[in-house]
Amino acid sequence: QDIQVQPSPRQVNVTGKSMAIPVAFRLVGEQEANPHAITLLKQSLGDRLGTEGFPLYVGEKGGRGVRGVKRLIPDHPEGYYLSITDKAIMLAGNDERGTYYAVRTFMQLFHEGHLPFVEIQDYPDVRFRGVVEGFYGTPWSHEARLRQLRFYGENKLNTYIYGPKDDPYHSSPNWRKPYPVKEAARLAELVKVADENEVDFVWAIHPGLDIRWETSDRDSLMAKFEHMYDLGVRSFAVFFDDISGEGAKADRQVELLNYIDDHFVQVKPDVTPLIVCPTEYNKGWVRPESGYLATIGEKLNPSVEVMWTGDRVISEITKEGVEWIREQIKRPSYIWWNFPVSDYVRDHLLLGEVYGNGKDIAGSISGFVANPMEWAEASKLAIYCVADYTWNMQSYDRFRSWHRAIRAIMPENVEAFTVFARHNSDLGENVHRFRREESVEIQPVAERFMKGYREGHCDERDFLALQDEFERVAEAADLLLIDRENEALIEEITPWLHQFKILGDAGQEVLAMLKAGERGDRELFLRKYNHVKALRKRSYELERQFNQNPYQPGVKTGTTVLQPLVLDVFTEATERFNRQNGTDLPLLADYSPCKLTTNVPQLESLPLQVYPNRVHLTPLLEVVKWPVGGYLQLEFDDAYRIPGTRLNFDVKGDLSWGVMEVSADGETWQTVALTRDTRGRLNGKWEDAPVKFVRFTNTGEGEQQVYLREFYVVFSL
Ligand SMILES: CC(=O)N[C@H]1CNC[C@@H](O)[C@@H](O)[C@@H]1O
Repeated sequence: QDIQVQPSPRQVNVTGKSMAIPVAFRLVGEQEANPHAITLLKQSLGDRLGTEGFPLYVGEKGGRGVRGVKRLIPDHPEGYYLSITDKAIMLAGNDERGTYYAVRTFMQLFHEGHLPFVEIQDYPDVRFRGVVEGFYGTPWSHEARLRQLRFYGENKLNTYIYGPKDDPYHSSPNWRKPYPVKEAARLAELVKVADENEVDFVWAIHPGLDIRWETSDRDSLMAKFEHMYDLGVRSFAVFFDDISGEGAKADRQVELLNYIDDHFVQVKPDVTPLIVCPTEYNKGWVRPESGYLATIGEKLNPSVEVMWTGDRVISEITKEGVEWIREQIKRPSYIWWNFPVSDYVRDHLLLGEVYGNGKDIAGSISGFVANPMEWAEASKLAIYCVADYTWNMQSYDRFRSWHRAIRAIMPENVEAFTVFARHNSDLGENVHRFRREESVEIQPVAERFMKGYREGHCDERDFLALQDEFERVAEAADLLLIDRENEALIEEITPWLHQFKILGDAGQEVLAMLKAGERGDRELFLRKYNHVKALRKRSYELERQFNQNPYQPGVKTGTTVLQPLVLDVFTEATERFNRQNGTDLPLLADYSPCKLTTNVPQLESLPLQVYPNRVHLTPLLEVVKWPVGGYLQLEFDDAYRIPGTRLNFDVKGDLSWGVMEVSADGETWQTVALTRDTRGRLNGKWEDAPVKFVRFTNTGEGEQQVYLREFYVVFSL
């Protein structure tokens, strides 16, 4: 029968039919085998496991229980050999974790009261596999982390890196301080549960924002690591990402890292290799003249793992890319994959397939950890697929894995969750220009239908397909809103489910509008028109009410295909109705009164948040390199007064290198006086003649490195 094991095993030989599950198993090897493997066996077999019954051998290579199959066990870290015959069951690990994984696989073979006769030889492609909780935003809760660690145990992920940017004891200002008692106890519990699930709990520190290259700070960091060691942590990381200034110096960083390696990691008997996230952590930021990577490659102890996000901050990982960085750092890179992280598109859920990474990169990387969304349960879709991909790249199938992930996470509502995830996977426009496929199946139907409708004919088959899809959207939202099998997940995505329901209803109603228009049924058309306007208003109200944050507030769903389709059909049908009836029904306002132009590379595709009287630039999480002459300009569709403007680059000292100006025609410019407030933000206003342009320029002598924390302009007629 079709053996379904997650992640997909390397070598599976079905050696016969199957047998009824024995009523009792005689366990052999309990004393020597990995105790977590034994615990797992006992949990799953319960009182069937004893000293009488069908022989079940378990243990590591060299153990008495698995002596006979020594040469069949793959000689790879975490490898295992599993066999089920009518004589005995063998679960043999190449090491302790391998035994644990053999048990994890064994538990997935029970099927309708039977066990298949099968022989499996298996081991992972990538040495370190898992998740780095490394995003900006609300850190995961303690309960969410506990659920994650158990999920990693089920999916053979062996690494969880604790590095939430907004934990003040991981980063500034308290990285030097020990955790308060309550937090310390929680971390100790996480370490314990990680251990039970054969997951390395890696504690990361992010000192670069304010580290001083003196022994006092070095000692503070060592003391903090000792504090974490006392809590049970045996794996450590130092993150130097998203910093500038003193903390970004390669030789200083290397000196500190080698000191930690020599005086902590190498002297403790049971600490795994140190991991570092460099400041130049993607190829787009590498400046050969800085020699940063060369310093890392030549001077950093070879046992230290070096993280890498790929050719850009958010990017697909390619063989060419990992071979390039391997040359620079003189070791395989440890991939920090920035997906499904959404801290730069916080109004979107990223529930789509995991794809785009090479299947031929295993030879040049030592690790692959995914940076997830702040929505822990929703992130499991991608994490499940990453587990499959990093365990066995060659057999990875993006679609099969994604479907299995949905079945694993929402077994009672597979169809509904599939519909929901299908239309919540793209990011929309974003500063990293990273996009994902969305609504793939219905997209060609929508495109063809809209083209036809604009040309004057309405294809009935496509119309019905679209109507059916919007019905499914509405149904899926309601089914998931009442789902009780995974309440933590439903709680996370509820705002998006409400938005999804509105989308489903609006889709059906704009199609009904179209039909009423075609039939000349004015009364029905107006009813549907008013209903869609009401749905639109409810959608805006949801946007203002849920998921409020200073970056991308609100709740977006179906933004790549379904929402534009609703808007297109509404606009076309209303314009037609207005022409036919001499009416002037307003359309749905979706224009923007303001557009951004800039020559600062990192700001080129920065989305704007436009409100009725304010336009915000989306804040950036990373350091922005602002060249001399670099400018950022807002052009409005009309002349406005500027009762207020604010910028915050989070830099010390004054901003003498920059100037804020306004203009009515884009030719002659006037300077706007800026005053610094108590929180270091610069405020200005322009109350003379209305203007169409506002710009900020680096008129100084050199490149500036700033954080674009806040930049907005209030405008009024
Ligand atoms: C190494 C890295 O990507 N660091 C940052 C900055 N880049 C991506 C962001 O979305 C963050 O989540 C992330 O923590």
